[in-house]
Amino acid sequence: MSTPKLRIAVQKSGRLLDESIQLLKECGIRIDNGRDQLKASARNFPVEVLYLRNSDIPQYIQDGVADIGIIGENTVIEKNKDVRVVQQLGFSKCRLSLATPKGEQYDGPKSLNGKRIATSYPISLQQFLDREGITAEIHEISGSVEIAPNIGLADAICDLVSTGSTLFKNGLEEQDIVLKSEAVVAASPKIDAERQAILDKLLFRVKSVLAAKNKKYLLMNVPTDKVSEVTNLLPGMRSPTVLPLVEEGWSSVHTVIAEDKFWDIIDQLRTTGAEGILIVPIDKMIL
Ligand SMILES: Nc1ncnc2c1ncn2[C@@H]1O[C@H](COP(=O)(O)OP(=O)(O)OP(=O)(O)O)[C@@H](O)[C@H]1O
Ligand SMILES: O=P(O)(O)OC[C@H]1O[C@H](OP(=O)(O)OP(=O)(O)O)[C@H](O)[C@@H]1O
Ligand SMILES: [Mg+2]
Repeated sequence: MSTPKLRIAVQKSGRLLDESIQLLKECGIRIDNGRDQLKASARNFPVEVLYLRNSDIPQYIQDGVADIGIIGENTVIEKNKDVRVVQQLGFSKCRLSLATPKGEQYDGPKSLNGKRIATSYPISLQQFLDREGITAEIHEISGSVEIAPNIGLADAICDLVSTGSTLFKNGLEEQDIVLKSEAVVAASPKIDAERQAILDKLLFRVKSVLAAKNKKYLLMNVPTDKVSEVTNLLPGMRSPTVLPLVEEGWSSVHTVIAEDKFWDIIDQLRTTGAEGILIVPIDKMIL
C-alpha cells in the first residue's frame, strides 16, 4: 500500500498563489511539477498540491477531496462550508468593506436602508445587514465591483480593500468594515488520522516559519558596566545572552527582538553605549 499524502489545495492563479508556494518552500517542501499539471507532489514530504480556483476550495475541503487549503478567511466565511480554520498565515491581509460615492452623505450602516449594494460577497454582506437590522437590495456581480455606482448599477458597494487605491480611483469612500481577512489554512472535517499526523508536522513547520518572520537576531557590543542597563531595555525570548569580548571591559549582548520593537529602543541602546549593532534575519524559530 502506498503511504498517504496530505492533499493541499492552493489557488491556481491569483493573489494567494505565490505566497502559498513560498510558504511551503520555507517549510522545506520542494514541489516537483509546475502548476500546468494542476496536481504536483513533493519529493521530500508526503504532500500533494492541487491547484484550484480559490472560490471552489472550501467545497473541495468540505467533501474531503482536499485535506487542507490555503485560502482567504473571507472565502471561508462567504462559502459557509464545513471547514475548520487551523492556522492564520498573516499574508493577503484585506478587509471586506462598504463604500459609497465620495461626498455623499453617510451616517453609518442605516444610510444603506432601501439602497442597492453591489458585491461579490452576498452572504457576508447579508449577514452584516441582518446584524445591523438593515434591508437593502444586494446585486451580486463577480468582479469590477467598484465600477457599479458609476454606471448606475448600485448606490454602494461591498468589496475587498487593502490599500484603498481601487476605491480612490473609482471615486468611492470606504465607510464600514464588514469583516477582516488574511490567508489561512483550512482543514477538512473528513481528514483521517494518518493525514492529520502529516498536517500536524506541517503546521509545526508553518508556525516556526511564521514566528521568525517579524523577529530579528540582535547583536551588539556593550561596555560591561552598562550590560544590565542595556538588557533592561531588551524584551528577549527568555533572557539575552551576554558573552565577554577579548577586549577588557566589553561584552557582546545577543537577543531576539520583534523588528518593530527594535526601532523603538535603538536610540536608547546607543545612548547607553551600545556599539557595532547588528540586526540579522532569522530563518526559522522553533518554539
Ligand atoms: N487587494 C487585496 N489585497 C490583499 N488581499 C486580497 C486582495 N484582494 C483579494 N485578496 C485576498 O486574496 C484572495 C484571492 O483573491 P483573487 O483576486 O486572487 O482571487 P478571486 O478572484 O477571489 O478567486 P478565484 O481564484 O476563484 O478566481 C481573496 O479571497 C482575498 O482573501
Ligand atoms: O485596495 P486595493 O489595494 O486597491 O485592492 C482592492 C482590489 O483588489 C481586489 O481586486 P483584484 O485586484 O484581486 O482583482 P479581481 O477583481 O480581478 O480579483 C479587490 O476586489 C479590489 O478591487
Ligand atoms: Mg481579486
